[in-house]
Amino acid sequence: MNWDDTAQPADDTTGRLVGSAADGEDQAVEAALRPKSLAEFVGQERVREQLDLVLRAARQRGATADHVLLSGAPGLGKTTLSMIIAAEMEAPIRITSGPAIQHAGDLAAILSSLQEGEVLFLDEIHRMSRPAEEMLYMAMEDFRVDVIVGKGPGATAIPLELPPFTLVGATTRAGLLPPPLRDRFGFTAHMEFYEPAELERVIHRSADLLDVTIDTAGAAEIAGRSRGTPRIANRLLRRVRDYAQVKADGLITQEIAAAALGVYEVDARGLDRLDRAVLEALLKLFGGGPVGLSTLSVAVGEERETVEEVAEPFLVREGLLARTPRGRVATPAAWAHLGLTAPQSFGGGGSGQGDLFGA
Ligand SMILES: Nc1ncnc2c1ncn2[C@@H]1O[C@H](COP(=O)(O)OP(=O)(O)OP(=O)(O)O)[C@@H](O)[C@H]1O
Repeated sequence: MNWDDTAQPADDTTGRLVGSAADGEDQAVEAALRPKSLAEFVGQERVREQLDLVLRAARQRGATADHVLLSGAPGLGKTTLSMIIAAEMEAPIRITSGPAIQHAGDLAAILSSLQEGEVLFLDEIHRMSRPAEEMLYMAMEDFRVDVIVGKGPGATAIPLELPPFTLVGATTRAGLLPPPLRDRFGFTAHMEFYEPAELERVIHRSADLLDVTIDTAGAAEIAGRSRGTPRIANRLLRRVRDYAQVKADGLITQEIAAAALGVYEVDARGLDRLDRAVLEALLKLFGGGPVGLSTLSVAVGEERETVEEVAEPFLVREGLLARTPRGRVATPAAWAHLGLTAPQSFGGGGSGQGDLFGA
């Protein structure tokens, strides 16, 4: 394997225990925890089945696999799947990312050094520069690039033949990809958040690899707090392992997992201190809303962007908060989650719901 750059996290949650981007410690242990084959890859049944067909068919034909686009939130296994594609095709893999390719020349250098059949993993493909993107169109379709030599009227395009390769593009924002780029992928897989039962399997598998003893209820407790994301599940497992080692006999049970994650302020539903601060302000200071984002951010003492991009997406996904044209509104589930009773006037609990949640 060949790393071309330092992949940047797709969000700014580094440092949060429930952040979905990889931090330094994650990067160090993730290599050891990555499944090495499709059979080992937990969950994502449909994606696995479809990808299995694509790869088997290519192998039977003795051909290079079609280009693959993987879309989905950080930490769901896109890098892992790209490595699995290379392993299943018995091909080498080169790893780079959109932000690392600022000039078409950067891309030309990578493409021209690929071996036949090699997998090129391009993380955050939506962040590539426009000229590089245009070069990629031709490379994907015709296995050829035009290298421009010189400048101005004297510039000439020298065509360069490329060996057949498989591009695996990954993006957290499939909607941001220009259609001509999207159309050049033979297979597109959308990766979903994982069900708790699937995360339990991820946790048991990682516990085995890390030589940690965990029972079924302990794994279920961690899975429920992992926000549907294997990376977070693995990170929480490591923190719970520390607690079990220092405070108990090393065995992770439901009680140990709950106590450990209580210390780290990750609650039963996977909300951390910031998420709860946003919800608490919304409920206790503003009666459940609607309240504007700026006001809410001032109330929790955080930047507007932090509330909007770091806390809100998960709260919305969990059905605890709604973004409405009149401002942020708590749902009845939010009151229940914080153990509070919605005031009589709160529309979210009764027939006024249509008012608050309506477009
Ligand atoms: N289906 C899975 N089964 C087991 N482990 C998984 C699975 N998916 C992801 N993981 C684990 O989660 C961690 C993060 O996965 P990975 O780096 O592939 O995510 P990603 O989607 O590429 O994230 P990013 O968008 O931040 O690059 C890895 O350690 C990997 O072992």
